[in-house]
Amino acid sequence: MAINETLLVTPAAMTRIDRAAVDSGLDGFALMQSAGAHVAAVAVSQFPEMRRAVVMCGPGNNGGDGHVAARLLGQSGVHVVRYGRQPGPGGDAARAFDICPGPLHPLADWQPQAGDVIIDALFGAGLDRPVSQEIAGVIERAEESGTPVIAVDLPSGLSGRTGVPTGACFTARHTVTFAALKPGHLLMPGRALCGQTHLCDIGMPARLICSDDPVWRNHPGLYREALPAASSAQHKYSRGHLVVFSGPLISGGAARLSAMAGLRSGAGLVTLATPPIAVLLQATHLTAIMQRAIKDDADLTDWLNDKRISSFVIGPGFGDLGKARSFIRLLADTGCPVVLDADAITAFASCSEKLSNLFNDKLRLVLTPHEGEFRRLFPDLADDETLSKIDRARMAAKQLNAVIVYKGADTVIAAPDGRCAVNADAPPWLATAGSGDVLGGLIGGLLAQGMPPFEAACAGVAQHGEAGTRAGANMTAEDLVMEIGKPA
Ligand SMILES: NC(=O)C1=CN([C@@H]2O[C@H](COP(=O)(O)OP(=O)(O)OC[C@H]3O[C@@H](n4cnc5c(N)ncnc54)[C@H](O)[C@@H]3O)[C@@H](O)[C@H]2O)[C@@H](O)CC1
Ligand SMILES: Nc1ncnc2c1ncn2[C@@H]1O[C@H](COP(=O)(O)OP(=O)(O)O)[C@@H](O)[C@H]1O
Ligand SMILES: [K+]
Repeated sequence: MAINETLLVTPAAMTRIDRAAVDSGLDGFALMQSAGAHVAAVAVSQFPEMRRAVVMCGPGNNGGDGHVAARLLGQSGVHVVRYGRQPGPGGDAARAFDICPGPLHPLADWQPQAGDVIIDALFGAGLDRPVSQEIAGVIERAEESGTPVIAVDLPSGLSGRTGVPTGACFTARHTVTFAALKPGHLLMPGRALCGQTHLCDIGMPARLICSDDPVWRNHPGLYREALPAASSAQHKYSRGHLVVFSGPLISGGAARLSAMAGLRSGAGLVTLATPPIAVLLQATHLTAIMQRAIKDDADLTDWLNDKRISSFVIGPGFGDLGKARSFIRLLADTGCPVVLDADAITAFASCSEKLSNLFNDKLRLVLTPHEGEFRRLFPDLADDETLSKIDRARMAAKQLNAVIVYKGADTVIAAPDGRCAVNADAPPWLATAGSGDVLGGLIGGLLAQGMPPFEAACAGVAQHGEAGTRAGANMTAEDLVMEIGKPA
């Protein structure tokens, strides 16, 4: 018996898991009993002031969970009213319906009353189309009346695969789900629509909670073994040398943030490659970070003969898109890992194929686009509404032979071989100017220390979020960078 806290299971895979459980001799009805009991427990513990449990039941097993919860709440003295549709004969849901006393009213009859708490057991993993007008009307009434909603498995109307509603959708205060989270519990806006998600053990055996195409919640197990280890035999060059490219006079701050993040991530040395006109200005701001004046391709080519350089970050505040493209071509020839952020991503807007030709050897390219930058590079993927953010990141990763860090409140990290993680633990105040520059430098610093790209990206995104949590609300990117590398 178990839950899997790190695996994300699509609704289709969860249906297969449910079937495998029953095929292997488990009692599906017992699982449903346990699911319904968890829902009832959340209802009484979270809403002790509840006057009426309004249990809305759909025609499938999600509705079955609702009938179980209704029966148990009734037994514990809660006033229960049930609405919805009777399940078809024969299955577990029909059995749950049969043993639940009391009438089942048509859904449209519900009129909100003070003290109502809705238990939304209309659709869960089985949702495959927009909800009906009748249900949309009930959702609207719930919203207008401010009636709190506890969703069973998923708020009805939300796709568990994409995290995007298929039409009208409940906004839940709590969501009670079973065995493993679905992508829709973490991807936006799904995560917000779920409210607080409770992952409950209903007795599904651990061996069955698996997937042949796994997507993970970002967690240390994905990168812990690849983290750089401190050793007394090290010298600064063996800890890695990160190079960050600075923009012109007016926009040098972004590169400084990246450089500082790289240094604080543990890289032995960080050099800012600066246009000659900006060297003096940068020098007034830098102490531990070194500088090298780089005017053009010739300067860069000459410097790249230094084999002690380990990784590059280019893009934050870089400005000149043409120059970015020609520098990136030169960086590609070094065989070193490269992080492209901001202007270096925009430089390949609608010509991403030029990028894929440059880095088609081993995996050593990391891109860190936010929503807008992703769209600039991959307009077709961004516009395809059948795809989830996970699908988009994975397809982009394959196209470019790169690790894609598709940023946001639900950052998705994808590798070309299909490895994929969703980071949902970063605080919202990371949405501040310069925070992305810090992330780029942090990943670049981990790459300089020899971490493989997917692991470096997962670790960088996690450490970025942890640093943000330590820095606290209203932090600036300067505060954020100073939290990197501190103990958790
Ligand atoms: N089978 C099991 O072992 C367990 C299943 N559980 C519950 O079972 C749920 C999945 O059950 P089901 O596969 O029966 O699926 P649902 O109960 O989510 O949906 C039932 C059916 O509704 C129809 N439908 C989908 N979208 C619709 C729409 N917009 N309008 C009208 N009809 C629509 C579909 O044909 C679908 O098969 C989970 O979400 C979970 O709550 C839990 O009881 C735990 C154990
Ligand atoms: N609501 C949010 N919750 C958590 N993290 C967020 C949220 N919004 C943005 N972020 C994170 O903040 C960073 C912002 O990066 P970016 O958009 O490139 O900003 P900038 O260019 O100003 O540095 C990214 O790491 C992103 O994942
Ligand atoms: K539901």
